[in-house]
Amino acid sequence: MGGSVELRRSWQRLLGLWTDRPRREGTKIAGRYTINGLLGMGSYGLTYLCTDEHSGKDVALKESKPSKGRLAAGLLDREADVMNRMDHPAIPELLDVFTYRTRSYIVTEYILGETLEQCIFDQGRKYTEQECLELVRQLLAPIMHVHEQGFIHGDVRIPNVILRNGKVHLIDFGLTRRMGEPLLPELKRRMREWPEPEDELAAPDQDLQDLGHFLLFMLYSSYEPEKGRKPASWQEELKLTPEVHDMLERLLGFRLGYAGGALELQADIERMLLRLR
Ligand SMILES: Nc1ncnc2c1ncn2[C@@H]1O[C@H](COP(=O)(O)OP(=O)(O)OP(=O)(O)O)[C@@H](O)[C@H]1O
Repeated sequence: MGGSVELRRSWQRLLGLWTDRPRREGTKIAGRYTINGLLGMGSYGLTYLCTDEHSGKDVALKESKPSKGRLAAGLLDREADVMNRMDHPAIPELLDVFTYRTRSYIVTEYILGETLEQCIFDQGRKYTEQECLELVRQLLAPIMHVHEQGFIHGDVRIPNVILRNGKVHLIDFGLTRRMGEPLLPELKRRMREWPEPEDELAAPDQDLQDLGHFLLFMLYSSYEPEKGRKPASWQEELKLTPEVHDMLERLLGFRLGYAGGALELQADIERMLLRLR
Protein backbone atom coordinates (compact mmCIF):
# COMPACT_ATOMS: atom_id res chain seq x y z
CA MET A 1 0.00 0.00 0.00
CA GLY A 2 2.68 2.48 1.17
CA GLY A 3 4.83 1.47 -1.80
CA SER A 4 2.12 2.26 -4.35
CA VAL A 5 1.50 5.70 -2.76
CA GLU A 6 5.22 6.44 -2.97
CA LEU A 7 5.29 5.28 -6.59
CA ARG A 8 2.34 7.53 -7.47
CA ARG A 9 4.03 10.52 -5.79
CA SER A 10 7.29 9.93 -7.67
CA TRP A 11 5.36 9.64 -10.93
CA GLN A 12 3.48 12.90 -10.20
CA ARG A 13 6.79 14.64 -9.38
CA LEU A 14 8.28 13.49 -12.69
CA LEU A 15 5.18 14.55 -14.59
CA GLY A 16 5.33 17.95 -12.84
CA LEU A 17 8.97 18.44 -13.91
CA TRP A 18 7.97 17.72 -17.50
CA THR A 19 4.82 19.88 -17.65
CA ASP A 20 6.45 22.78 -15.75
CA ARG A 21 9.63 22.86 -17.86
CA PRO A 22 10.47 26.45 -18.87
CA ARG A 23 9.36 27.59 -22.31
CA ARG A 24 11.87 28.18 -25.08
CA GLU A 25 13.21 31.62 -25.98
CA GLY A 26 11.26 33.10 -28.88
CA THR A 27 7.95 31.46 -27.85
CA LYS A 28 5.05 33.88 -28.22
CA ILE A 29 2.35 33.86 -25.54
CA ALA A 30 -1.18 34.94 -26.45
CA GLY A 31 0.14 36.29 -29.76
CA ARG A 32 1.70 39.23 -27.91
CA TYR A 33 4.49 38.43 -25.42
CA THR A 34 7.74 37.00 -26.83
CA ILE A 35 9.92 35.16 -24.31
CA ASN A 36 13.53 36.39 -24.06
CA GLY A 37 14.59 34.33 -21.03
CA LEU A 38 13.62 32.81 -17.70
CA LEU A 39 13.92 35.17 -14.71
CA GLY A 40 12.94 32.76 -11.96
CA MET A 41 11.03 29.63 -11.07
CA GLY A 42 9.05 29.58 -7.82
CA SER A 43 6.90 26.84 -6.33
CA TYR A 44 3.75 28.01 -8.14
CA GLY A 45 4.94 30.02 -11.11
CA LEU A 46 7.57 30.71 -13.74
CA THR A 47 8.64 34.30 -14.42
CA TYR A 48 9.95 35.28 -17.86
CA LEU A 49 11.51 38.38 -19.35
CA CYS A 50 9.41 39.11 -22.44
CA THR A 51 8.98 41.73 -25.12
CA ASP A 52 5.47 43.11 -25.36
CA GLU A 53 5.01 43.22 -29.15
CA HIS A 54 2.29 45.90 -28.78
CA SER A 55 4.45 48.44 -26.92
CA GLY A 56 7.93 47.13 -27.83
CA LYS A 57 8.81 47.25 -24.11
CA ASP A 58 10.40 44.63 -21.86
CA VAL A 59 7.94 43.16 -19.33
CA ALA A 60 8.01 40.51 -16.59
CA LEU A 61 5.46 37.77 -17.34
CA LYS A 62 4.50 35.33 -14.60
CA GLU A 63 2.85 32.04 -15.60
CA SER A 64 1.06 29.66 -13.22
CA LYS A 65 2.66 26.20 -13.07
CA PRO A 66 0.39 23.73 -14.86
CA SER A 67 1.22 20.93 -12.39
CA LYS A 68 -0.19 23.06 -9.54
CA GLY A 69 -3.48 23.50 -11.41
CA ARG A 70 -6.19 25.75 -9.99
CA LEU A 71 -4.24 26.43 -6.81
CA ALA A 72 -1.43 28.18 -8.74
CA ALA A 73 -3.93 30.03 -10.94
CA GLY A 74 -5.84 31.19 -7.84
CA LEU A 75 -2.65 32.44 -6.17
CA LEU A 76 -1.71 34.36 -9.32
CA ASP A 77 -5.20 35.94 -9.45
CA ARG A 78 -4.77 36.96 -5.84
CA GLU A 79 -1.36 38.51 -6.60
CA ALA A 80 -2.84 40.40 -9.57
CA ASP A 81 -5.69 41.73 -7.43
CA VAL A 82 -3.20 43.07 -4.85
CA MET A 83 -0.88 44.62 -7.45
CA ASN A 84 -3.84 46.28 -9.11
CA ARG A 85 -4.40 48.25 -5.91
CA MET A 86 -0.81 49.51 -5.72
CA ASP A 87 0.37 52.76 -7.24
CA HIS A 88 3.91 53.57 -6.22
CA PRO A 89 7.11 54.31 -8.21
CA ALA A 90 9.02 51.63 -6.23
CA ILE A 91 6.45 48.90 -7.04
CA PRO A 92 6.22 47.45 -10.59
CA GLU A 93 3.04 48.46 -12.37
CA LEU A 94 0.55 45.69 -13.22
CA LEU A 95 0.07 45.80 -17.01
CA ASP A 96 -2.05 42.79 -17.97
CA VAL A 97 -3.86 39.75 -16.52
CA PHE A 98 -5.14 36.92 -18.74
CA THR A 99 -5.67 33.20 -19.21
CA TYR A 100 -4.21 31.48 -22.25
CA ARG A 101 -4.49 27.77 -23.06
CA THR A 102 -5.59 26.91 -19.48
CA ARG A 103 -2.69 28.78 -17.81
CA SER A 104 -2.99 32.06 -15.91
CA TYR A 105 -0.65 35.00 -16.51
CA ILE A 106 0.18 38.36 -15.00
CA VAL A 107 2.33 40.93 -16.76
CA THR A 108 4.17 43.67 -14.87
CA GLU A 109 6.64 46.42 -15.64
CA TYR A 110 10.17 44.96 -15.90
CA ILE A 111 12.68 46.46 -13.47
CA LEU A 112 16.10 46.29 -15.11
CA GLY A 113 18.59 45.81 -12.30
CA GLU A 114 19.83 43.27 -9.76
CA THR A 115 18.14 41.85 -6.69
CA LEU A 116 20.05 42.56 -3.48
CA GLU A 117 20.61 38.80 -3.23
CA GLN A 118 22.45 38.92 -6.59
CA CYS A 119 24.41 42.03 -5.51
CA ILE A 120 25.68 40.28 -2.36
CA PHE A 121 26.12 36.67 -3.46
CA ASP A 122 26.97 36.99 -7.18
CA GLN A 123 28.79 40.31 -7.24
CA GLY A 124 30.28 40.16 -3.72
CA ARG A 125 29.03 43.66 -2.86
CA LYS A 126 29.58 44.75 0.72
CA TYR A 127 27.37 47.36 2.32
CA THR A 128 28.41 49.78 5.07
CA GLU A 129 26.11 50.53 7.98
CA GLN A 130 25.16 53.84 6.39
CA GLU A 131 24.37 52.21 3.01
CA CYS A 132 22.24 49.55 4.74
CA LEU A 133 20.26 52.21 6.60
CA GLU A 134 19.82 54.16 3.37
CA LEU A 135 18.40 51.05 1.63
CA VAL A 136 15.98 50.39 4.52
CA ARG A 137 14.96 54.07 4.43
CA GLN A 138 14.15 53.76 0.73
CA LEU A 139 12.35 50.44 1.17
CA LEU A 140 10.08 51.93 3.81
CA ALA A 141 8.37 54.07 1.14
CA PRO A 142 6.79 51.15 -0.84
CA ILE A 143 6.16 49.21 2.40
CA MET A 144 4.27 52.18 3.86
CA HIS A 145 2.27 52.41 0.63
CA VAL A 146 1.30 48.73 0.93
CA HIS A 147 0.23 49.35 4.56
CA GLU A 148 -1.79 52.42 3.56
CA GLN A 149 -3.71 50.28 1.05
CA GLY A 150 -4.64 47.96 3.95
CA PHE A 151 -2.18 45.11 3.21
CA ILE A 152 1.10 43.70 4.47
CA HIS A 153 3.70 42.63 1.91
CA GLY A 154 4.52 39.47 3.85
CA ASP A 155 7.79 38.59 2.08
CA VAL A 156 10.28 41.46 2.49
CA ARG A 157 13.59 39.68 1.75
CA ILE A 158 16.74 40.43 -0.26
CA PRO A 159 15.62 38.38 -3.35
CA ASN A 160 12.47 40.50 -3.52
CA VAL A 161 14.23 43.86 -3.65
CA ILE A 162 15.65 45.03 -6.99
CA LEU A 163 18.20 47.83 -7.20
CA ARG A 164 17.97 49.98 -10.32
CA ASN A 165 20.29 52.98 -10.61
CA GLY A 166 20.71 53.02 -6.82
CA LYS A 167 16.93 53.02 -6.21
CA VAL A 168 15.10 50.10 -4.59
CA HIS A 169 11.98 48.40 -5.99
CA LEU A 170 9.83 45.93 -4.07
CA ILE A 171 8.57 42.88 -6.01
CA ASP A 172 6.74 39.56 -5.38
CA PHE A 173 3.31 40.14 -3.86
CA GLY A 174 2.58 36.40 -3.73
CA LEU A 175 2.38 36.31 0.08
CA THR A 176 0.63 39.66 0.50
CA ARG A 177 -2.38 39.65 2.84
CA ARG A 178 -5.05 42.05 3.97
CA MET A 179 -4.49 43.42 7.48
CA GLY A 180 -6.14 41.03 9.92
CA GLU A 181 -6.30 38.17 7.40
CA PRO A 182 -5.16 34.77 8.71
CA LEU A 183 -2.46 32.83 6.91
CA LEU A 184 -4.31 30.76 4.27
CA PRO A 185 -3.18 27.12 3.97
CA GLU A 186 -2.17 27.69 0.34
CA LEU A 187 0.02 30.66 1.37
CA LYS A 188 1.52 28.67 4.23
CA ARG A 189 2.82 26.13 1.71
CA ARG A 190 4.64 28.93 -0.14
CA MET A 191 6.50 30.16 2.95
CA ARG A 192 10.06 29.03 3.46
CA GLU A 193 11.82 31.20 5.99
CA TRP A 194 10.94 32.50 9.41
CA PRO A 195 7.40 31.07 9.46
CA GLU A 196 5.17 32.99 11.82
CA PRO A 197 2.82 31.29 14.29
CA GLU A 198 0.01 29.71 12.29
CA ASP A 199 -2.76 31.65 14.01
CA GLU A 200 -1.13 35.05 13.55
CA LEU A 201 -3.28 37.59 11.70
CA ALA A 202 -1.58 39.90 9.20
CA ALA A 203 -0.27 43.06 10.90
CA PRO A 204 2.28 45.71 9.85
CA ASP A 205 4.83 44.70 12.50
CA GLN A 206 5.36 41.43 10.54
CA ASP A 207 6.84 43.48 7.67
CA LEU A 208 8.93 45.45 10.19
CA GLN A 209 10.28 42.21 11.63
CA ASP A 210 11.14 41.05 8.08
CA LEU A 211 12.87 44.42 7.59
CA GLY A 212 14.94 43.61 10.68
CA HIS A 213 16.08 40.32 9.08
CA PHE A 214 16.65 42.18 5.80
CA LEU A 215 18.87 44.75 7.59
CA LEU A 216 20.78 41.99 9.38
CA PHE A 217 21.46 40.23 6.06
CA MET A 218 22.67 43.47 4.50
CA LEU A 219 24.96 44.24 7.46
CA TYR A 220 26.47 40.73 7.33
CA SER A 221 27.58 41.41 3.73
CA SER A 222 30.63 43.23 5.12
CA TYR A 223 31.32 40.87 8.02
CA GLU A 224 34.74 39.19 7.84
CA PRO A 225 35.04 36.39 10.42
CA GLU A 226 38.41 36.26 12.19
CA LYS A 227 40.35 33.04 11.53
CA GLY A 228 39.50 30.28 13.99
CA ARG A 229 36.76 32.27 15.68
CA LYS A 230 33.67 30.26 16.60
CA PRO A 231 30.30 31.48 15.23
CA ALA A 232 28.54 33.72 17.72
CA SER A 233 25.38 35.83 17.87
CA TRP A 234 24.99 38.86 15.57
CA GLN A 235 25.22 41.08 18.67
CA GLU A 236 28.76 39.77 19.23
CA GLU A 237 29.87 39.44 15.60
CA LEU A 238 28.75 42.73 14.08
CA LYS A 239 30.42 45.98 15.10
CA LEU A 240 27.43 48.30 15.05
CA THR A 241 26.83 51.81 16.34
CA PRO A 242 24.70 51.57 19.51
CA GLU A 243 21.66 53.17 17.79
CA VAL A 244 21.65 50.60 14.95
CA HIS A 245 22.14 47.78 17.45
CA ASP A 246 19.11 49.03 19.45
CA MET A 247 17.02 49.43 16.31
CA LEU A 248 17.76 45.85 15.23
CA GLU A 249 16.87 44.53 18.68
CA ARG A 250 13.55 46.40 18.48
CA LEU A 251 12.79 45.14 14.97
CA LEU A 252 13.68 41.54 15.79
CA GLY A 253 11.64 41.49 18.98
CA PHE A 254 14.46 41.36 21.55
CA ARG A 255 12.89 44.42 23.15
CA LEU A 256 9.80 46.61 22.80
CA GLY A 257 9.15 47.23 19.08
CA TYR A 258 7.88 50.19 17.07
CA ALA A 259 4.36 50.89 18.36
CA GLY A 260 4.23 53.81 15.91
CA GLY A 261 4.81 51.38 12.99
CA ALA A 262 6.78 52.16 9.84
CA LEU A 263 6.43 55.93 10.40
CA GLU A 264 8.25 55.78 13.73
CA LEU A 265 10.97 53.57 12.22
CA GLN A 266 11.38 56.02 9.32
CA ALA A 267 11.88 58.95 11.74
CA ASP A 268 14.41 56.89 13.71
CA ILE A 269 16.41 56.01 10.56
CA GLU A 270 16.40 59.59 9.25
CA ARG A 271 17.79 60.79 12.62
CA MET A 272 20.55 58.16 12.48
CA LEU A 273 21.42 58.96 8.87
CA LEU A 274 21.74 62.66 9.70
CA ARG A 275 24.22 61.78 12.42
CA LEU A 276 26.22 59.37 10.21
CA ARG A 277 26.44 61.65 7.13
N1 LIG B 1 9.00 43.13 -12.29
C1 LIG B 1 10.16 42.49 -12.33
N2 LIG B 1 11.23 43.08 -12.90
C2 LIG B 1 12.42 42.40 -12.96
N3 LIG B 1 12.63 41.16 -12.49
C3 LIG B 1 11.59 40.54 -11.91
C4 LIG B 1 10.31 41.16 -11.80
N4 LIG B 1 9.48 40.31 -11.19
C5 LIG B 1 10.19 39.20 -10.93
N5 LIG B 1 11.48 39.33 -11.36
C6 LIG B 1 12.57 38.33 -11.27
O1 LIG B 1 11.99 37.04 -11.32
C7 LIG B 1 12.29 36.30 -10.14
C8 LIG B 1 11.05 35.49 -9.73
O2 LIG B 1 9.96 36.38 -9.53
P1 LIG B 1 8.95 36.28 -8.31
O3 LIG B 1 9.73 36.40 -7.02
O4 LIG B 1 7.84 37.23 -8.50
O5 LIG B 1 8.42 34.81 -8.54
P2 LIG B 1 8.00 33.73 -7.52
O6 LIG B 1 7.45 32.61 -8.33
O7 LIG B 1 7.12 34.34 -6.48
O8 LIG B 1 9.35 33.29 -6.91
P3 LIG B 1 9.61 32.78 -5.46
O9 LIG B 1 8.68 31.64 -5.21
O10 LIG B 1 11.08 32.40 -5.54
O11 LIG B 1 9.37 33.98 -4.55
C9 LIG B 1 12.69 37.35 -9.10
O12 LIG B 1 13.62 36.85 -8.17
C10 LIG B 1 13.32 38.43 -9.96
O13 LIG B 1 14.68 38.14 -10.19
